Amino acid sequence: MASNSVLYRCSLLSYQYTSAATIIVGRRTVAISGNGFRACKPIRLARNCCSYSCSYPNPNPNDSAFVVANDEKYGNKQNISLTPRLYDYILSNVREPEILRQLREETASMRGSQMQVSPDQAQLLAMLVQILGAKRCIELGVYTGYSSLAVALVLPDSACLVACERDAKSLEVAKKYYELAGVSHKVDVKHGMAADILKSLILNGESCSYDFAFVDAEKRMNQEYFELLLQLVRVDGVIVIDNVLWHGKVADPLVNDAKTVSIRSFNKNIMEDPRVSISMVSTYRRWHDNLPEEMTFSQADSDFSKAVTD
Ligand SMILES: C[S@@+](CC[C@H](N)C(=O)[O-])C[C@H]1O[C@@H](n2cnc3c(N)ncnc32)[C@H](O)[C@@H]1O
Repeated sequence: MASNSVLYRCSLLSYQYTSAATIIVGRRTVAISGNGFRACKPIRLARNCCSYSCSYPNPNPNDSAFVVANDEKYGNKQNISLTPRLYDYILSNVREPEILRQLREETASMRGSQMQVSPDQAQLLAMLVQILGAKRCIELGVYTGYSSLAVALVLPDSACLVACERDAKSLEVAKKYYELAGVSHKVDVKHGMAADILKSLILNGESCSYDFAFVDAEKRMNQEYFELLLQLVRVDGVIVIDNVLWHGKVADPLVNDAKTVSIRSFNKNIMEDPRVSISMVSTYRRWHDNLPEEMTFSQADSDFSKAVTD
């Protein structure tokens, strides 16, 4: 929505607590999303030697949602965890187009498949694009094309999505699915480094001409992507940034690796940035069926973070 999101990866409705994305609105509208706190976070954190845990450990992480916050600090609202069963329920309420299902299944056997946004996240991205009436969109970090195809499918025929990806091999899969879905004419595939492509769009006189952007590439470049996108996206447009919670690490003061520090710093900058309105939204990325049995929800997510450390 990762990660990480208008409310892009969100079922704002169903997940309000569980994962995170931020929507920023102001002169421009920017949405930041990301993967958030997971149902089994205590297990992952234990394995990763992190410091915090939920206040109400779940006796059966696979089945029962548990209360993670329920006091005055949270307005006496009862926030519950997301469990695999609950997440399956959410997924069973996603209208995933058949072509996206096929792409998801083909990608599942590929290296890095866990990087793909989940069906509910893609549905949210598509809905944001529709609400916005977007005609010109940008995606940074295409991989095999799941999120970009979800967006392209809802764009009108005259619209355009600039899809930026540095990895030629995964782009081949994306292009194949744009063809199969009959949306190739709407997707302008750019093979290269995302920041360079954005700079070339600006030099090409395309400032303020985009309605929507989804950022899902190199996390440490988010600040630079954001500044470039502020030039390219029109006032009242939307920018969605994935993985702003970085699998919960941003909230842990004991986690200070370069990527976490960078994302934490970016989130702080956005929070203080008067140019935009914001909303951070929690979402979840699906684990993969081929993970070892002992791996949990959040361990799968932890692996995702490694996979995108590129
Ligand atoms: C998280 S994946 C994108 C997933 C995709 N949005 C989807 O839903 O399937 C991140 C992608 O960004 C690409 N990437 C990373 N750094 C990049 C850069 N500097 N420029 C362009 N692409 C980059 C990676 O090759 C990878 O395919």
